[in-house]
Amino acid sequence: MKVEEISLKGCFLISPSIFEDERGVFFESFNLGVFKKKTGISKPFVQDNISKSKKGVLRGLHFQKGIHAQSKLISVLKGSVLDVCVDLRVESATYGEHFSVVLDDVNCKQLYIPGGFAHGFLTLEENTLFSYKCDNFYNKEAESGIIFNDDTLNINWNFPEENLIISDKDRLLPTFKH
Ligand SMILES: Cc1cn([C@H]2C[C@H](O)[C@@H](COP(=O)(O)OP(=O)(O)O[C@H]3O[C@H](C)C(=O)[C@H](O)[C@H]3O)O2)c(=O)[nH]c1=O
Repeated sequence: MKVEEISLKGCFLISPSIFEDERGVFFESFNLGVFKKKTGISKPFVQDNISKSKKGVLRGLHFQKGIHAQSKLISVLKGSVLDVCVDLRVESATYGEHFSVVLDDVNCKQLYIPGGFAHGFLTLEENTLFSYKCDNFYNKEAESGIIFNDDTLNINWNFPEENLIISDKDRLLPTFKH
């Protein structure tokens, strides 16, 4: 397993060791000992989420506020997504900056995002199965977000906006406030 910290401090791109043979592939999708050793993160995950989406679905940008902030370990079980995280840690040197990466069921890469980030993804294939571990429980009252096409964040989703499938809730998310 290769673990590399990306430009946004505290975020890690994880490339599992994939074992391929005539039957298909095998890889360890999570190993607490390796994860702790390679990231230095020891806070346990407490909730697993799965969403299944059509192609062109954009979920996000979401985050939970304050003590309910969630760190997430993100995987794509089937299909492909453009995954995006935005640094909202006001003390961070990369405050307001974002990172995007394609995660899919071929590269099997995973993205770890610490609390203090907004997160969203765009599905690039039909019936994409998205799975992520969270280190804090869902708290509806603490939910917040930023509109996906915020001018300041200037995220290139590289997908025709008119073809996006977005929830009414996400279409009403506020802009990024410095
Ligand atoms: C997130 C969540 C949602 N729900 C319920 C609330 C709604 O009735 C329903 C759908 O929720 P929502 O539309 O917020 O689902 P997503 O748009 O996939 O939200 C997620 O997608 C972005 C990309 C994320 O990173 C967040 O973890 C999360 O906000 O599931 C729960 O019961 N538990 C949960 O943990």
